[in-house]
Amino acid sequence: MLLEKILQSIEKERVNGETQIQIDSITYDSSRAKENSLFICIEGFNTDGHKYIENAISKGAIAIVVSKEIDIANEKVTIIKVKNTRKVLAEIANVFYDFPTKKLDLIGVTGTNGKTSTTYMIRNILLQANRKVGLVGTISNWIGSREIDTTRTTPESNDLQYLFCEMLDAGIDSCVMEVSSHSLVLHRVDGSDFKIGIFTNLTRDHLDFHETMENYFNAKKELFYKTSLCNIINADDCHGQRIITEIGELNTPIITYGINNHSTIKAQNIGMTIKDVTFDLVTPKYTVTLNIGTPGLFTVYNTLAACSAAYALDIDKEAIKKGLHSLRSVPGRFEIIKEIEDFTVIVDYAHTPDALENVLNSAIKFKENRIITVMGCGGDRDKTKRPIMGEISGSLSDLTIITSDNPRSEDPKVIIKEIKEGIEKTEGEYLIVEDRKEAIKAALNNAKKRDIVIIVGKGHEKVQIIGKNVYPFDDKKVALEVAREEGLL
Ligand SMILES: CC(=O)N[C@H]1[C@@H](OP(=O)(O)OP(=O)(O)OC[C@H]2O[C@@H](n3ccc(=O)[nH]c3=O)[C@H](O)[C@@H]2O)O[C@H](CO)[C@@H](O)[C@@H]1O[C@H](C)C(=O)N[C@@H](C)C(=O)N[C@H](CCC(=O)O)C(=O)O
Ligand SMILES: Nc1ncnc2c1ncn2[C@@H]1O[C@H](COP(=O)(O)OP(=O)(O)OP(=O)(O)O)[C@@H](O)[C@H]1O
Ligand SMILES: N[C@H](CCC[C@H](N)C(=O)O)C(=O)O
Ligand SMILES: [Mg+2]
Repeated sequence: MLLEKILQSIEKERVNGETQIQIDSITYDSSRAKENSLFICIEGFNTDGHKYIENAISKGAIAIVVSKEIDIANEKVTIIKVKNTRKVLAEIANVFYDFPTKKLDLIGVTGTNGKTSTTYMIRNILLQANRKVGLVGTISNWIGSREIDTTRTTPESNDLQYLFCEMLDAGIDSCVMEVSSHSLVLHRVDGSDFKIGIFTNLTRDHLDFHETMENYFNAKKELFYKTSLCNIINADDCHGQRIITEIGELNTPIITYGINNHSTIKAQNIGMTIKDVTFDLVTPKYTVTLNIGTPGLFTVYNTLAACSAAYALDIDKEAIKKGLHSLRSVPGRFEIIKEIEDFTVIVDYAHTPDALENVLNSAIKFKENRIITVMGCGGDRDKTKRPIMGEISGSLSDLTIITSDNPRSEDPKVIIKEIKEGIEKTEGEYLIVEDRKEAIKAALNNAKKRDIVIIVGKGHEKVQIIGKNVYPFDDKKVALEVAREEGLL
């Protein structure tokens, strides 16, 4: 594409150099620059993209987008100065990939907990309705049945628009994606044309990044200004109620869902076992009985969110029923390790206070003996949640084994100490076993018949990040390995 064409659609302060040049690729990472690339410099949290201009040029970049005054001797390179390079990256990506989301039914899901679970449900329902479906989220990205590894929940804007483009090439017509609060603040989804926006809930998380709950709330709210068909909001969540009021002035219709408060889509006659939930989905047009293979009241909410999207898209109720029934579980979300039979072992991704409370309360409903929880908290992430999660585990478990999650650059002992401060406010028994495999071993060795062991925090994750090292680690595999070593299988 001609640089001139790209520049027509962005807000710029100054352009120095030739604009009638052909751009073959765009990148924000100098190491990915190629012949005829456009390199966009981002001032990051760790380093500054402006430092890597020479590196990008040496790899073939012929145009650079900057937000700072820079001195480049190379006259063959065009310099474009803008105010906000992250914003401009998204604008350029949309133009370069020809606005792919205009050709997709795009559904965005935001909220602290339940995004991944809800997107998996929506994908299964859409597949039953014979749609060709893409998915973008925490576990991986999917183009139909092709799985693509990912490192973050919501990709950077140009990676995202490229992914949408690949989806269109593969014949995808509908895409469901998780929209993280980071992505909304950092302009990763700017220009994406959402048909539907979904709000699950808002509780404490990511205060390292947003600093206040008010900022976190406002970040999430942004999604609902980017939608065209409707916004779907949890009416039982107090922040959901606030969104309903604050986006009331928009022309986009609002569909609400809930169990307690008045809402468009409701759940009635809820029944639960440790393996599943069953309830009547009541909509203005039909009522249908659903069964979902993940327990807990939180699953009812995620299902209501998913069904509200299906309702808005006029999907047949039989497809809804079959789609949900065929999704037996989402990897690492209240996933029972069936091979271990002496007691129940569950792997779950609860890494926020609210998620932990929900998951432990769901387990307590089916408690016949003790609940043993293996938990830690991630390093270089919100520190304020650590004592709170400790207190929740101490109050709701009979035994907590405090261990490491992904300590990243932090000292695992310090993170554990912060969790311990919370647990010590309760009567809950606890052990400290820093090594996660040893902690899982301690839990399984402690467990007796009819106990429930819950290993939380890492869910589907396949690695553990300690310092700068990334080690293979999968809670489910490790639990099975330990069970084998300890003669439990
Ligand atoms: C806080 C945050 O979101 N940071 C993201 C941000 O990093 P950054 O701006 O600090 O980048 P940086 O490392 O300082 O580098 C600045 C620029 O220099 C460039 N660079 C750097 C080195 C080099 O040799 N050449 C070069 O060009 C980088 O490509 C970058 O453009 O932009 C980077 C490029 O897109 C992201 O990789 C990075 O995500 C980091 C890894 C991260 O951990 N993010 C997490 C917190 C995150 O985004 N989480 C959310 C929420 C999860 C959820 O709740 O589900 C998510 O959506 O995943
Ligand atoms: N609606 C919900 N309300 C509260 N907790 C939930 C809900 N749904 C799931 N959970 C809990 O939160 C954990 C994470 O769920 P899920 O992965 O669906 O959320 P997410 O919003 O995608 O999280 P992330 O921000 O890490 O991407 C689950 O393992 C479960 O413990
Ligand atoms: N999406 C979440 C994942 C946290 C998972 C937990 N295992 C951790 O490493 O803190 C985040 O980036 O905060
Ligand atoms: Mg997720």
